Amino acid sequence: MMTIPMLKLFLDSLEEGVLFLDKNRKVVAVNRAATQMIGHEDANLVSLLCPSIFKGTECAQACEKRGSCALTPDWKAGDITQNIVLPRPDNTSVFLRMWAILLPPAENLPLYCAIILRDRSHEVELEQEVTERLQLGSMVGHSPAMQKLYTQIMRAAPSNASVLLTGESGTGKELVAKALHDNSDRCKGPYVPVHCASLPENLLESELFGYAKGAFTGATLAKIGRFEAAEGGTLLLDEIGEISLGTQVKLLRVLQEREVVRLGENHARPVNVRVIAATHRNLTTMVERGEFREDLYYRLRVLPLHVPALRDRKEDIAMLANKLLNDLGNRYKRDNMRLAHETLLALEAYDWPGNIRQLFNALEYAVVNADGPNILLSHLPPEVQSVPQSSPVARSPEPMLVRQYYRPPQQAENEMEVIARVLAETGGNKAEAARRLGMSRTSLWKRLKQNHG
Ligand SMILES: Nc1ncnc2c1ncn2[C@@H]1O[C@H](COP(=O)(O)OP(=O)(O)OP(=O)(O)O)[C@@H](O)[C@H]1O
Repeated sequence: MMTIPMLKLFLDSLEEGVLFLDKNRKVVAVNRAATQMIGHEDANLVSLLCPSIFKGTECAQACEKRGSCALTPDWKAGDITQNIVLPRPDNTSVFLRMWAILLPPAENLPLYCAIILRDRSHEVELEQEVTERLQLGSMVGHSPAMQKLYTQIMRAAPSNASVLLTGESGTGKELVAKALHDNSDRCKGPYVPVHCASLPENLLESELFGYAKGAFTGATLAKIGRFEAAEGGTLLLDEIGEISLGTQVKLLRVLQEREVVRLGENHARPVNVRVIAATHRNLTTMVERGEFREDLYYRLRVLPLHVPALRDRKEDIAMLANKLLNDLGNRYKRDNMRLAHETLLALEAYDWPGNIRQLFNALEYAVVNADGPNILLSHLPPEVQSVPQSSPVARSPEPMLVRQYYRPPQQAENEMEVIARVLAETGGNKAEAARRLGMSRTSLWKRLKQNHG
């Protein structure tokens, strides 16, 4: 027969946390692992109500609704496990898996059930690593810089706060804006992009805010502006650095008041629009020079996002070039277009001041110049060809097959064949295989998982 101190010793030696509850869901006893996971001293946990310990989590909410422990197995439903994220008193949080065991009634003991907790933070970390993204929306890229950007986009998307997108011309700011919209609650609403640089001041204002019939010569009909057109959705103000100081004042008013006044009218209309502004210019310098209003700058850059230049993420060039080549192949009705090895080296060695737009143009130039499906070095524009081709991107023994791994689905098995061969060469050492293949361990892991279920 086990004594109480023996039992306590045993429970404290477990990796799983255990909370013993009475019928009223009050904590009667806890073990050491549970107090560590929850982040309280055990003395503070005993006699607390279980839902108050897990306050705010899905489990506590279900428990409040049901009026009894939502984890206690129901003979109809079987065992119930719940994954929760528990905020701790020290402002950290922990990922827990919880389930309960009903305890048989015991004389003189007010026990009803035991809640078991397993810390799955490490598991979640691994899951997150494995879900390294190769693309988000229409954006492709697997570099650390793009991983960081994807995370920032996914964090910023659900918010209604204004976003200021900065980055050189051609880096993909418009694609980022679209990804923000598509991953927000506003995704069913309209996405309205406005190119502020392409319109003169008065036209831009009538375009943004709309106008009443007869507001100016030629305004034969009333017209709603882009703010109103984006109601319930997202408005992208592209090239925001190009708008005049006069328009800046009007824009600031709309953002502050959340209402627009159409030109030629004097009553305001409320608007519910999320604003994303984008620019390749340095707005801080423009503010210092008095060319951009500081108040508007701060109103726009509540969530600043920087899109990295292509030369700072050269690991993405192979993947991007293959994606763009595939698009061009569709456009020009040319099948199986592929880059020769030295063509890829030249693309990776070049600095791309015009970023992805320039890469696309260079590939289009090459597609037009090439007779067959192979894009040779000589098909590239002269400025790209003339750079010495010592690519700064990690080399691999199978450069063409694996490093071109953005492939149409029907060709995907080639990649797995190469992976299998390199894995055999390394005696199954995944870290070494990933290094030789020029991909991260998580990318390799992800592919193996996808292909072997
Ligand atoms: N990560 C990416 N993956 C695939 N295509 C991309 C990516 N980034 C940009 N592109 C393509 O490159 C081109 C330029 O992108 P975009 O127009 O979004 O750049 P931008 O930063 O808004 O440029 P600008 O400041 O000149 O307006 C587009 O054709 C876009 O589809």
